[in-house]
Amino acid sequence: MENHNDLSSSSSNLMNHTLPEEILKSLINGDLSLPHTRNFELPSVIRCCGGCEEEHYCSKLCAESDWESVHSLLCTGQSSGSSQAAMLRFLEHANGTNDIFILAAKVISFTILKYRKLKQLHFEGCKLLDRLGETDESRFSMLLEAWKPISMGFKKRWWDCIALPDDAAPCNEGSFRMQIKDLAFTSLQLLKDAIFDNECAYLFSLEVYGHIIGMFELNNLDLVVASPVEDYFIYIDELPSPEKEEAERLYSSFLDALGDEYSICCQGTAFFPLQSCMNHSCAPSAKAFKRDEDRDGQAVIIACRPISVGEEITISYIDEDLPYEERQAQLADYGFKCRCSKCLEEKP
Ligand SMILES: C[S@@+](CC[C@H](N)C(=O)[O-])C[C@H]1O[C@@H](n2cnc3c(N)ncnc32)[C@H](O)[C@@H]1O
Repeated sequence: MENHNDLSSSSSNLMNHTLPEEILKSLINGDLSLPHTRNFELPSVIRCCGGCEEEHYCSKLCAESDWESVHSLLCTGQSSGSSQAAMLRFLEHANGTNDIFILAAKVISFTILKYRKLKQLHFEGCKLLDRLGETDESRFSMLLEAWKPISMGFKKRWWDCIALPDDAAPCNEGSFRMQIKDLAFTSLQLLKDAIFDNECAYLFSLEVYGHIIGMFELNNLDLVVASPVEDYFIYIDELPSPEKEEAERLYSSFLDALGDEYSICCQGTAFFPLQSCMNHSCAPSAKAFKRDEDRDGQAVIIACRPISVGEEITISYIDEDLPYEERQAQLADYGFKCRCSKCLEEKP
């Protein structure tokens, strides 16, 4: 922590220094490297196997697994399983309005691909005659099975649960919610043009789409990954003298050019069926983490104090050390007034 503060105060005084372009080029092509960077080698970046420019992965395994489970229907590359032009129109609309639609499309794609896999497994090796046994009922039960991991998040429609913007008058709430519903309708039409599947038509109803987006509105978990650049400067700061001073001398102009940007973390949004559904408390009993060692896409819940048998496990959605009024203001964005024990105690 101390290292972090040292670095941020030194850099903030030296903002807006720029590096000559030829130095930047030398850094990118490897002709020039900063001291000790051999300890911070970046993993190679794997590109989407469908040929699109949007998705990049840390390993071939991740790329293949995403392709099989989600991306093959949403890819805009040559090997895509959808109409490329229609998918581009969907993405353009989502990027211009709300990228939560892209998450919803991933959920739908995941469910369709899972359904197709279940169906294939079910009928694998069957003779043509046996396939006549494929009924609407059996197809529906396979669709339900494919939908299972998401069903946990099926709670409220997006336009019913989204918080009213600060600058909106309460008397305009009805028209605000109607606008949000119309936006979701437009997005759904564009998605249907790109990946509609008649056997999975249920997934393309506005009711289901609204609930999927509502799930991300209510149950999303922010993921924050510390800046690897910051790690590098912290590493240098902890070197013994005179190595530290020598490295600092060599990198000082680079740090000045980066300014405060050296510590910008990587942020994302995720839905974990268990962690995302936990209630909030300003005196939480646990914290949700995505640790370096959790490489399998999982997040963990770690107790931050002893928890009694039968006691609810809670996490904090905000900085729980803020004063009461500020906590309430931040939680209003989540659409609720906190009723945790700490808030009930501190309520004026
Ligand atoms: C992420 S959900 C968690 C709730 C539920 N367990 C679930 O699975 O969806 C967040 C919603 O739970 C309710 N909630 C969570 N913590 C709360 C608290 N401390 N006080 C009041 N409502 C709370 C609010 O309605 C909030 O919009």
